[in-house]
Amino acid sequence: MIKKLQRHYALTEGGAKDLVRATLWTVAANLSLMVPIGLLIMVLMDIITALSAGGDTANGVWSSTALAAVLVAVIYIVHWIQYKALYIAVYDESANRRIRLAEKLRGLPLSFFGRRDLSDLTATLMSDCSSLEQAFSHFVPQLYGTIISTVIIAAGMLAFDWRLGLAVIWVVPVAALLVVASKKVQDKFGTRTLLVKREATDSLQELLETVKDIKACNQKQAYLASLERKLGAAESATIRSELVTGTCVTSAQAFLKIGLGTTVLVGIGLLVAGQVSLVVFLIYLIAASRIYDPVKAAFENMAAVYSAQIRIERMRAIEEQPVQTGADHYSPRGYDIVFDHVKFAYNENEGVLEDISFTARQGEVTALVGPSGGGKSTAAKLAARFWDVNGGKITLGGVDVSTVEPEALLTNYAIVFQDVVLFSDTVMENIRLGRRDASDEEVFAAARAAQCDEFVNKLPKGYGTMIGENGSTLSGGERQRISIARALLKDAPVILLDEATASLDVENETAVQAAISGLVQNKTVLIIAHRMRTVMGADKVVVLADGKVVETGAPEELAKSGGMFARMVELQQESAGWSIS
Ligand SMILES: Nc1ncnc2c1ncn2[C@@H]1O[C@H](COP(=O)(O)OP(=O)(O)OP(=O)(O)O)[C@@H](O)[C@H]1O
Repeated sequence: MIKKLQRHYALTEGGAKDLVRATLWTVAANLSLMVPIGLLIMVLMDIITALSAGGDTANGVWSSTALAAVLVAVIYIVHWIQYKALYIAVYDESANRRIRLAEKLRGLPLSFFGRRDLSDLTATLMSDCSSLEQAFSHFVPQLYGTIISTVIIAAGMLAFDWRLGLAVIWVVPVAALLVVASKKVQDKFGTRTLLVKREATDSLQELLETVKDIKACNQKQAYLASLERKLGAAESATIRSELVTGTCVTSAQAFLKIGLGTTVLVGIGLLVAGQVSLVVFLIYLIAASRIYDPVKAAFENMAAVYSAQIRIERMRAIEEQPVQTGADHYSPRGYDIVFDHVKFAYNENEGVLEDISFTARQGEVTALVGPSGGGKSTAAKLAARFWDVNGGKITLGGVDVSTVEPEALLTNYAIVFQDVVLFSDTVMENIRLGRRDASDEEVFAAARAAQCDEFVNKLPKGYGTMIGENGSTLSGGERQRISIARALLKDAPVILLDEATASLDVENETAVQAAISGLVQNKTVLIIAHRMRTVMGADKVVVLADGKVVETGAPEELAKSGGMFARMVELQQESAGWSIS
């Protein structure tokens, strides 16, 4: 059963056990609420016996009062334990669920993130987890607890007097069937609402991220109108979904009221026929007035559980994604990177790399050049196993990179991309990210080599300055230099530089390149650069165009060969003389 619950509700084993425990305590709590009825029966019986025997009806008042006090204490304790079982366990499980999902996301290939919207993933991780937190603290255990306790109470009522029992109970399964039958409709509207709401959230996030560009393109009005449409659609979908759920649930709840009527009718019939006593009839009436309340709440819980199920499906879809696996330890012989007939496509039928073969040797700088969209960045990222190739193989020191666990592989890579990612932390910690155990002195040395020192010292708190979300308070060139310092600090045997110095002015670029040159001794360096002065310093050039290697060789030779590289050099020299007239 634990395994089944785990699968059904995407729980950990501990979470499933806690759910069972919480459900059992909910049963105990519900049953404890019926105990006062038992006490009432006892007191009424005592009074009737005393009246018929002409005795003192006050006899037994003290013992009944003492019993009532004990029962109140028991009810309190049971409810207290139920509360603890529900909430503490649920919040533990919720934290586990978030960590599990985050761990899963860490192991997924980048292709997954290309297919999925990031704000959708954030929503799944945060708001879906919160919704499930609520579902498992309020709805799921209560629902199961109420079903079990209602069955127990119904069995007791049927056993005591099946005719009155039936008169009270028959409405419960019929009303429950109404809610169960409406599941499909509720699911349909619930899923639609979730998707439309996500669309509106995506647009809102996009607006926040691109507000500069929207303003620059004069698209503010158009964008706001589209956002308003999406928010309106989300509102309408929510209202429709609530209406559908509300109609189903309240119809079922209203149907339960008929049970009170049938209890009165059957009870009076049996009373007139002398087949039940007035006390028994009254007790069934009291029970009928109490038993429907938890059932009504259970119907609301059922609707909430259906809605939680939609979110669970989305989480399960993430958890079932195949992760990139491989060996945690590997022993490369040197650090040559070999592309051996590599084929790759981001999307089926849209080949980006077709049969690429070249070698980036250790101790050399290999430059990937070529027209925009030719596949240079893709090739560099494949070398670090950001994706897995579709054909051929890439080896590092003779080891097929697809057989190595990505994080283990990346310990040997220092990577600088053009689109630098910085964290909302101090400059110091952003650089130290390259090597967590680096001393302050080592961080300063890397920063100096990457030409960061001058601008960092002008910041209000120097290296202790917080740099805002993704370094928003720094210029593009400054962000890039921090990223280079990070790579210098990592001092890994393989260095990938994708337009790493593109945002630097000529003076800084020269200085940073000098620092990089000092670092690349005996390392495998793969650079992607459009500036020919950067490329001409490489040992080898690989020209990629339309996903194919069209030329390979030393830059000076290729520059003279009259091919694509020579043409690129020529064009850049011409463009250096251009001016806007
Ligand atoms: N994440 C992605 N998902 C789908 N297609 C992509 C993705 N990244 C790149 N592409 C496509 O793959 C092709 C190669 O892109 P890539 O970035 O490797 O080229 P590039 O040679 O580095 O270009 P540039 O010099 O402009 O940076 C392009 O057609 C691009 O649109």
